[in-house]
Amino acid sequence: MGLFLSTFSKISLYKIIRLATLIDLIGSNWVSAIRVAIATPKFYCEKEGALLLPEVAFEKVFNKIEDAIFYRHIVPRWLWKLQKWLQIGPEKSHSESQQIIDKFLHECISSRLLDEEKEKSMFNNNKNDESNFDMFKALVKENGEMKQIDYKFLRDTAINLVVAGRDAISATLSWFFWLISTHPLVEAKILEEIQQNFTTKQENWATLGIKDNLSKLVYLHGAICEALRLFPPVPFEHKCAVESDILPSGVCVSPNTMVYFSLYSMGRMEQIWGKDCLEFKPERWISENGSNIYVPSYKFIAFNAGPRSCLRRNISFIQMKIVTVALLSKFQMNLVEGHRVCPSVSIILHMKHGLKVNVTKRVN
Ligand code: HEM
Repeated sequence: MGLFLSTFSKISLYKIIRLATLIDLIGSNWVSAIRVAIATPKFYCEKEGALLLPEVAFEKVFNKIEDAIFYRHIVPRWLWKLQKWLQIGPEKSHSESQQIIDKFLHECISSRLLDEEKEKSMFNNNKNDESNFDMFKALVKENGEMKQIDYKFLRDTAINLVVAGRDAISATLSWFFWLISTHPLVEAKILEEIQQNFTTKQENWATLGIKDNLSKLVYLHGAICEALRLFPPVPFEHKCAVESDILPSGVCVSPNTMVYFSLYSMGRMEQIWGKDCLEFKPERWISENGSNIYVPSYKFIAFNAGPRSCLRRNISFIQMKIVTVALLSKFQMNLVEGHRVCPSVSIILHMKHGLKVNVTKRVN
């Protein structure tokens, strides 16, 4: 990643982060989920450059799907259903993109099923190697015998994980880096905290006892929460009432009513966050004794709340902290003058034009 950064001095930070999180994922255990979806061996075993290929190719395909899903939120249901039936407009490109992804996943899953069969016959069904366990194997185990595996179930699980995990972290980190670049005092405090807790120059994160050290980064945690509060990557959501219900506000909701709520607005409401709700203040998340304040998910809604909340909340924080420590401790990022930063209109709160920065090596 260092090479990548120093080779280009003016690049989109979004792209660095996408690459950084991806490379990081490849090295950690929870990549098993992603392996099911995007990683035949050639993707995760080869050197960094190879990782970019499926990413770039899929960027466009996923963007089309995102556009179509957003469109479904703003037009009446009958209209997009009709367009889907006629195969016109955004629904047409949605179906085409879906087919590309299906084909790709079909190849990945088939090759994994073959590998599993080979492994099974080699080890005569007796091998119980925990170190080699991944999401695919977990699903196989859950479903019993390999032959009973439902391809559609594997495909849908894979696509669910890819879509859920693909952009949230990189979008959050883009806003985060923009916020700290425009708040130099916050950046200085984060750097100080990193320097106090990561004295080693060692670069192998796996051997650093990273989790313990990361949990000491209280101020960084607060800053990331602030970025998520002000720029939640999932900016709005909807729920549908199964039965009639009454909202806490007293509003009656009848069955099948779609209720939209804006996570973006909730993060900026004075009645929830106080008078300084529009300010970027990591201190908000730190108690008097210096630890992080617990804020209930129904208030800090970026990961949603209740039974359908994000399954990867904790690991996402770890990832975002690792990327921040890796980037900030080595590189100084200055915003490119005149570059316009604004959100895109989408189901994910991307930066419309990305975040352009000048990257220079940090002199300690
Ligand atoms: C900053 C990072 C992230 C944020 C803010 C975030 C936010 C959310 C939100 C708001 C939901 C609820 C969506 C809905 O109800 O429609 C959700 C669900 C989910 N997220 Fe995340 N997410 C993040 C990262 C990830 C990552 C890295 C993964 C891993 C692949 C992931 C996996 C999931 C899954 C599987 C669900 C569906 C849970 C369910 O429906 O029961 N998320 N996330």
